[in-house]
Amino acid sequence: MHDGHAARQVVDIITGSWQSQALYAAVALEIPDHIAAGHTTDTALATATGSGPDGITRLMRLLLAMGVFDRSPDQGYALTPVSEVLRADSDASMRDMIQLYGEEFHTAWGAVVPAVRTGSSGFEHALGTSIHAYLANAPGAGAKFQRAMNAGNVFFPDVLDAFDFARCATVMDVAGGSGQFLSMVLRAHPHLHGVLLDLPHMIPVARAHLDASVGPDRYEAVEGDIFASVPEGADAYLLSRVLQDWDDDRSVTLLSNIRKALPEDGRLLVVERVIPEEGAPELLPLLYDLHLLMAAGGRGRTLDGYRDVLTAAGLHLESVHPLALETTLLVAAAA
Ligand SMILES: C[S@@+](CC[C@H](N)C(=O)[O-])C[C@H]1O[C@@H](n2cnc3c(N)ncnc32)[C@H](O)[C@@H]1O
Repeated sequence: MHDGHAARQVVDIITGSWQSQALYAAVALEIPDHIAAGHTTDTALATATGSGPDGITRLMRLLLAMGVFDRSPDQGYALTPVSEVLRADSDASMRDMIQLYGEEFHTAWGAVVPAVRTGSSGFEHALGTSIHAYLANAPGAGAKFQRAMNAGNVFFPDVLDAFDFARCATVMDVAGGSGQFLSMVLRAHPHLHGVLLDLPHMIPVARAHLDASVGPDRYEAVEGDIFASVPEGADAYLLSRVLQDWDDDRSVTLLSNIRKALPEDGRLLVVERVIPEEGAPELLPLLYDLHLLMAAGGRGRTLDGYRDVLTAAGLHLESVHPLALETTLLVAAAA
């Protein structure tokens, strides 16, 4: 009996990745969009996706059971709340995240054993290039990656409740990616001016988003290397999902550059997942910690781990605020 439970647990763990790949197939074949457009039978979906009807029937049978789609005898397939957020035209579409996780990151996880053995990036083992070089050079990869990051952004609005931007005049988003975080802060606080700093290939992506969401007068987008220097001139610096990509030495270098730019009464807002105490119920920070090893060779940190790199850069961890999706806001000031 006991062994039966253990075997069942193992099978459930093994088949978990099949569920995510089935979801990936649905997105890659644009099934949510086809259903929304009225293709609600296996035959219609097979034609719309250019697939054989047998494969579609079997895929849809699983996805129905997983709650991704619904079906009624007279209307055929319908979307559920899960597949609604997989549509290309949904405001909160998660399809880019599923594509990246089902393609490049799935391949990277294939190198989990050498990555664990060597403590270096699974992506590099599997694809023969660092994720940073890949994003800078592969056509469309940087934008695809950032759209996937945007899909996981549900915790950004919580930052507005946790930190009072009213006392700030200029906010700089360091390695700000596509500018989603910065635009959310600027929209919530019309008195603020924004600066986004990132590598050259991300600047056009950020400009397109910021021009459309807040207009060109409210921000500057600056090309730069966070390991060389960070510009002065802001009283709040944002650093979201950046330390996760770098080891302690590189993290201290970039935090020291922010410290040099930070005014004495300024604040640094770090958004990351914090690895909980052993035995805590949260699994996401632990899953993402290993995923970061697969992706960039990066890492999650415990609260002490974040405190250590901040302290080494001349910063002081002032307060800690839980956000959605087991993410945390760390507010730091000059030590
Ligand atoms: C994981 S993304 C996070 C983006 C954004 N902060 C967010 O939370 O959505 C990491 C960002 O770091 C940027 N980056 C990596 N190396 C950099 C460097 N040396 N200088 C400036 N930006 C860099 C990447 O281009 C990317 O936009």
